[in-house]
Amino acid sequence: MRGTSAALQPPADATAPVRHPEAPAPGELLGAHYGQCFGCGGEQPHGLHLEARAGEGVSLTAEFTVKIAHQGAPGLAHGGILASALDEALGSLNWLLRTIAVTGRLETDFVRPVPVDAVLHLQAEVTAVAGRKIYATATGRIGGPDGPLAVRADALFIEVKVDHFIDHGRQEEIQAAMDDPDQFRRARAFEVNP
Ligand SMILES: CCCCCCCCCC(=O)SCCNC(=O)CCNC(=O)[C@H](O)C(C)(C)COP(=O)(O)OP(=O)(O)OC[C@H]1O[C@@H](n2cnc3c(N)ncnc32)[C@H](O)[C@@H]1OP(=O)(O)O
Repeated sequence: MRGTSAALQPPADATAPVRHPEAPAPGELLGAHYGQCFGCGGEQPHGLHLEARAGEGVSLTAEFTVKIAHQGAPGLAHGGILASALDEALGSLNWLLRTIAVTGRLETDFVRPVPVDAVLHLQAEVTAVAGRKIYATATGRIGGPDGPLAVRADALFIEVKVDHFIDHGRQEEIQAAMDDPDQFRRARAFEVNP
């Protein structure tokens, strides 16, 4: 069974997404956008350490290995963790558009249980853009990139200004990210054009 609410259907005047001319080339690793990100950061011991690679157009592939810390039922990945992996893969697409956006809605189908030690092979793409709204879809397969479908999601991202983070984030982390002497890392923490 698959359920997608009306809010995730692009309107009739939606347009095809446009890959930014400076987006990483197909096959290139995107790298972590922020070291402390639960989804992709290298500084989170129990994070997902998701590694995403640019694909063609506005698409990407990513892998996430389910660790002991990611369990729900014994030996199986927690559903919220799988949703996080989908959210991270979908959110990373915005780097290919060079648009700052946050998840407004995420609808997930859990199709098959995912055991500890399994590699979740994710594929995500932006399907349409309408004003501030970015529509995207993702799948997660186990046993290989063409293996059985385990999870899938449809999402709506909403474009925001960098002020979204500055106004709402805890001051300590915002300041530390803004004080980073590495200009590229500073820009990527907020997904701003470096
Ligand atoms: C640094 C970047 C990170 C990149 C990688 C990270 C990957 C992970 C991504 C995430 O997890 S982001 C974190 C989770 N998301 C959030 O914390 C967002 C929290 N929500 C908000 O801040 C606001 O609700 C939001 C910015 C999404 C929208 O508020 P706004 O005041 O800017 O927009 P507004 O409410 O005016 O809505 C604009 C349009 O979007 C629609 N919309 C907003 N939220 C929606 C929603 N939840 N479902 C459906 N439609 C929604 C809304 O109906 C409207 O449609 P119309 O223009 O047609 O009237």
